[in-house]
Amino acid sequence: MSFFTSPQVQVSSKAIELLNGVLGKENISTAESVRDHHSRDESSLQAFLPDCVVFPKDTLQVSECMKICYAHSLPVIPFGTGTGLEGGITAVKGGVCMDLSHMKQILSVNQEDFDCTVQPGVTRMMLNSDLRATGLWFPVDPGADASLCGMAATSASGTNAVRYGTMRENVMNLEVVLSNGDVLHSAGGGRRTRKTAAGYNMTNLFVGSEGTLGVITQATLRLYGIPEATLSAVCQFQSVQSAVDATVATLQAGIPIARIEFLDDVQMKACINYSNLEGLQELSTLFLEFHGTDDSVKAQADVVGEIVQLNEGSDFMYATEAEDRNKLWTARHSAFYAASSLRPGSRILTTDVCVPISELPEIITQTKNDISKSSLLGPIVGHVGDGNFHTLLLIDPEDESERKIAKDLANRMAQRALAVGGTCTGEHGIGIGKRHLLAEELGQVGIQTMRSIKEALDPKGIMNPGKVFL
Ligand SMILES: Cc1cc2c(cc1C)N(C[C@H](O)[C@H](O)[C@H](O)COP(=O)(O)OP(=O)(O)OC[C@H]1O[C@@H](n3cnc4c(N)ncnc43)[C@H](O)[C@@H]1O)c1[nH]c(=O)[nH]c(=O)c1N2
Ligand SMILES: CC(C)C(=O)C(=O)O
Ligand SMILES: [Mn+2]
Repeated sequence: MSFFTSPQVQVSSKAIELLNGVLGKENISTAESVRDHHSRDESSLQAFLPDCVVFPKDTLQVSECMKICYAHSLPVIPFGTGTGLEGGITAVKGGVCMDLSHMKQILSVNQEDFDCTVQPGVTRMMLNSDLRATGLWFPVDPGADASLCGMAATSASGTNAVRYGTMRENVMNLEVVLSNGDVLHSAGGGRRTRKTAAGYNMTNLFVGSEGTLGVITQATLRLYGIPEATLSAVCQFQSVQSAVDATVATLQAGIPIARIEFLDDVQMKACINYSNLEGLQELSTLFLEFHGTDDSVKAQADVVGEIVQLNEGSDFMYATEAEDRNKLWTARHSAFYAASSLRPGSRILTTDVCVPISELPEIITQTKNDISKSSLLGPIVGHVGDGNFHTLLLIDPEDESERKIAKDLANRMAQRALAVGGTCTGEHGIGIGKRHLLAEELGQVGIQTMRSIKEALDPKGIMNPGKVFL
């Protein structure tokens, strides 16, 4: 992997001195190792070094830093935990990487109202471990232990979204420091209602904004009761089509399934070896989970079991004990790393299309055929309950021809999704690699409207430049 230093902007010693004044010398770094750590996310995309990394400790410091960067026209790249998959934190124009990990307070938990407010350094696992004693949890689950504000910034979802929604449905209010240092509360200061009709939905403007409109310094989130009973199960199929047909039939039957995840035969091969899954074969597979009372989870599982039988699937293998459930879901969450282990030394180009669920069987089958005609290995894994799936295209990062084959596959997949009313990204965002697809997906008026919003909120174009827009 090659590295680039700032191609356009250099942070002057004067600006560094001013940032030092706000943060103290120990909370700003120009060290190569620190800049290197902040130059790339978990994707296979090119790394770009920021000129310096700052570690503010509160909203006031974020605001003071933004005022300096605004005055000096310096790019600012907000950084959560760096688990993104679309190059969102790479400093393509150099500038200041703002690492928010020192702001890690859970500011409030309102048990009676089922909500909480967190700072940007709080990760989803930190929150859920803190909440355990209250009987509440935050269900949005991208697998990686991402920061909750980073998850808001990318509009993340994951395995539980089919039942509990994505970040879009679960963020109630955001505190955002704008490019000029002003502090905005997207739903008004202190507001935490389940619904509002008060003007424009500014909260959802920032959900999915990928650091291009401001720095999220607080998020107020919806919480849920930990279900009384949880039942997980696995079943296997002889074809992709029958596994996905069973998924669509389950959703159409209105079962309130909590998780329904598809893994194709190639992904299963990877997971069986990587996570030691015994008793499972290299076949199209569904991992399922039901939430409710003891009786209701059994009733749901019975109905889905019948649907699976009708689609020629295997009997359910149940995971009832917490230890077995953890093993199953850890294997699912490790799918990305399991895939990579199929080809040591490879990196992954990840795709993320999402389509109306009735279109899912056709597009997954077409995609699988397309991959098998190429020279690449590309396991498929997906949140099929949302119509969302990923191909994990394994490439040699030094081989440009392989990268091109993978990009072409990804583009064809996106074109197929767009043609049937789908999107190029269900959950990972646009970052740098999908900007051309965004323009196509939204059309000219759509992209121009987005640009107008960007220009109004970030007139100097300093917020995470080079992302989202071409
Ligand atoms: C193994 C594995 C598996 C998955 C995933 C990753 C990995 C490594 N992901 C992707 C990833 O976890 C997800 O994009 C997170 O929401 C990113 O959160 P970070 O805190 O790491 O943001 P990160 O630091 O990576 O930043 C991502 C983007 O958000 C911006 N940003 C971060 N914090 C911000 C803040 N406070 N204010 C403003 N902008 C900010 C950044 O500038 C950047 O553009 C995922 N995702 C998903 O939705 N579903 C999934 O199933 C998975 N699965
Ligand atoms: C493939 C990874 C990145 C993912 O989103 C998932 O496991 O769902
Ligand atoms: Mn995913």
